[in-house]
Amino acid sequence: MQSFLTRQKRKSSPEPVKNEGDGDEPTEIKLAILSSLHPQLDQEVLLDVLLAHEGSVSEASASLQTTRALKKGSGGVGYQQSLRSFTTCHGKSSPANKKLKAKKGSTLHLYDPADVAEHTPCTIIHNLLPAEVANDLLKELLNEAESFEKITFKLFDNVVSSPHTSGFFVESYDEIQRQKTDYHYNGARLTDVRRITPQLIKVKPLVQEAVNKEIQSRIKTRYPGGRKLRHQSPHPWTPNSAFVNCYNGPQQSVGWHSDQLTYLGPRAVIGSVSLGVAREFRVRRILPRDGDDRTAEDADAEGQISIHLPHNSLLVMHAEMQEEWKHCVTPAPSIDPHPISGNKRINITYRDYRANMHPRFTPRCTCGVPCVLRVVQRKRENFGKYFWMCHASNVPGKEGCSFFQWAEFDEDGNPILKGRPSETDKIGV
Ligand SMILES: O=C(O)CCC(=O)C(=O)O
Ligand SMILES: [Fe+2]
Repeated sequence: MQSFLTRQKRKSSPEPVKNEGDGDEPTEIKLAILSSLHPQLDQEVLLDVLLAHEGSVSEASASLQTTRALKKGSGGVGYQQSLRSFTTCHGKSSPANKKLKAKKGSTLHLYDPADVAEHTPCTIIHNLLPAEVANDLLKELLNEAESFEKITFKLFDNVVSSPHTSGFFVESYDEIQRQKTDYHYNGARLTDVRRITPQLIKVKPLVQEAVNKEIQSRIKTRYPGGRKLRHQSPHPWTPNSAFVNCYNGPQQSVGWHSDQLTYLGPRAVIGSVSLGVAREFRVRRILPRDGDDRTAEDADAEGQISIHLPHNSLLVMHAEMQEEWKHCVTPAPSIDPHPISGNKRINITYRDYRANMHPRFTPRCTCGVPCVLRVVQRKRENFGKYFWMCHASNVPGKEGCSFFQWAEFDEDGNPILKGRPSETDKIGV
């Protein structure tokens, strides 16, 4: 593949080639042809355009000639025009556009908010805050991050630590105490819980307003019948806590995961603000398997989608995200340093901890620890069903128990809690 993609220097006055490469050739060959016609363009841009034109090299080439081409910058996170500008020949929201998606083993890079909304369970707002406000928030959190630590947890009998540092912020001293005594994360209590900072307080209503607007517009334009999803809260999203992550340099990252729903409830919405160095946020849809089928390589079966998160952007992870998709921040080959933060990226995820998901109401396992809420993602038979289970075994040196109980929620996501069951029925997870 690489040999096809290594570009020779050619004349940069591409001629449209009718029908060449429009047949069943592999994508690499089509890309190589397109690349030879448009040597000034990046492979990823060419792939986007090719996919947008359903693999037709001639159509892709013709559209590129009428579109201003953008060169890749310094090797950091790049900037690209909207995919919409490459698909104008199909009309507005054409069926062809719907087919545009990442292929197995490949990554579709999205920069334009309309593309992100169309192809992922997220929406993005660029330039969220007045520039000064964003810079002040960044400076304040860089200062906090000086004392952030990596989180350590147990993974398959190994103790590992997160490849970035983080801190957790709540709204009052009482809440700090409650977090330290009542709440559990990976089976253990948090030790570093902090009082929300002045700049985090200042920004919160702006994030809240923007997220609620995005939720309403998502429901109206994307959900069946223009109605909220089953188990999604009908109430306005009201953030009352914030996890802050610091990625110091291109190698710091966070692996593939879905966010924990234990205290947020089902169909949670999360508002994620990015500051400093721009990094790639990747998402992929979870493909459940049948029964015991272990052959399917589901991890990358639909390919990955990369959403580029510049300084001062808000990514809204909508209600369909945590149950059906996974996300990560990949290590970057290189980054563009930010004038204030240098190599660092700060990320804030504002979260709405729900009163009725407080650990005093939710099931405890036999170890006596409030359970973690999880959702079936791997097996098709119970896909999307919620369950409570013990997570004490995530703590280094602890064993945990086999507690398991299906979780029930009403239409609006309120937990329907029956007493504690005495036996486990661990099936179909
Ligand atoms: O840094 C980010 O953009 C995402 C962080 C994240 O996924 C998390 O904190 O759960
Ligand atoms: Fe996350």
